Amino acid sequence: MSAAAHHSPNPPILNSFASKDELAIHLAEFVVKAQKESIDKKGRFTIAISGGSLPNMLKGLIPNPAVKWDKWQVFYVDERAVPLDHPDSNHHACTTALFSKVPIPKENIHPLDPTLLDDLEELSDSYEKELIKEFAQRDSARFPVFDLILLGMGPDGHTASLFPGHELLAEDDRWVAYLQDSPKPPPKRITFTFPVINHAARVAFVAAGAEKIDVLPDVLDKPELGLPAARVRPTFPGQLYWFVDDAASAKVNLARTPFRL
Ligand SMILES: O=C(O)[C@H](O)[C@@H](O)[C@H](O)[C@H](O)COP(=O)(O)O
Repeated sequence: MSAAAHHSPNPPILNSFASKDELAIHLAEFVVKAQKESIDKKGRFTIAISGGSLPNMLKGLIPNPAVKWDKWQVFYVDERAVPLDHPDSNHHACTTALFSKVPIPKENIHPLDPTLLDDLEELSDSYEKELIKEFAQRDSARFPVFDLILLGMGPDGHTASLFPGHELLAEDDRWVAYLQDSPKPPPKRITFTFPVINHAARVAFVAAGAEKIDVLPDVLDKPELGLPAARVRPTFPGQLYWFVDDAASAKVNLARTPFRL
């Protein structure tokens, strides 16, 4: 196998569902399968979750006897620099939508350190240290390998808190970075960088609703636009998945995108 081929990522696996409810059912099945494989192999399941509409798309995990919550280690792909009980907090959204309804040990969930909200450099450094604790020492693990990273995608093609044209798109050393000018409010956030996202074993986008109808074909079929979501290309053998609904995929040429599940 040529070197180029060796590093070429697998083609994305895309499934489009008739409704958000049907998408949520299949997404839960996918998460349960990923956690089983990870736990069977390593005795734990490392997952990173995005904010926005994603937390409510995980309702298929409530209740779900197949989920071994005590084996989960949960991080946030990005987080707003607000208190943990603030309505803008992704931790607050995930706790309300999911973690308050399932038996996951509190110590298995890794929110940002709310005592550092006034110093974004410290805040992102401290979150990176949380990752280093979970994924061995930085010198041995160049980048953490999450078992699963769940991403959303904005109508502008952003993902995590990585926005079109932003300098953070070029960050290739730090695991966690910060920004103060997020075009999507609130402005102050921390976020995983592309190396972390692209080293995951599995990355799954969840994109639903008509507001994604124009950006989805651009992200799937026009990599030359360089949209942030199109820069998510997991390093081999990582696999990229798309869970979309028919409203979002109406303009996608599904015959072109090789997909299976
Ligand atoms: O903290 C955030 O704002 C999210 O992580 C963000 O990246 C989200 O995933 C996209 O904006 C899509 O949001 P929707 O799924 O709500 O459209």
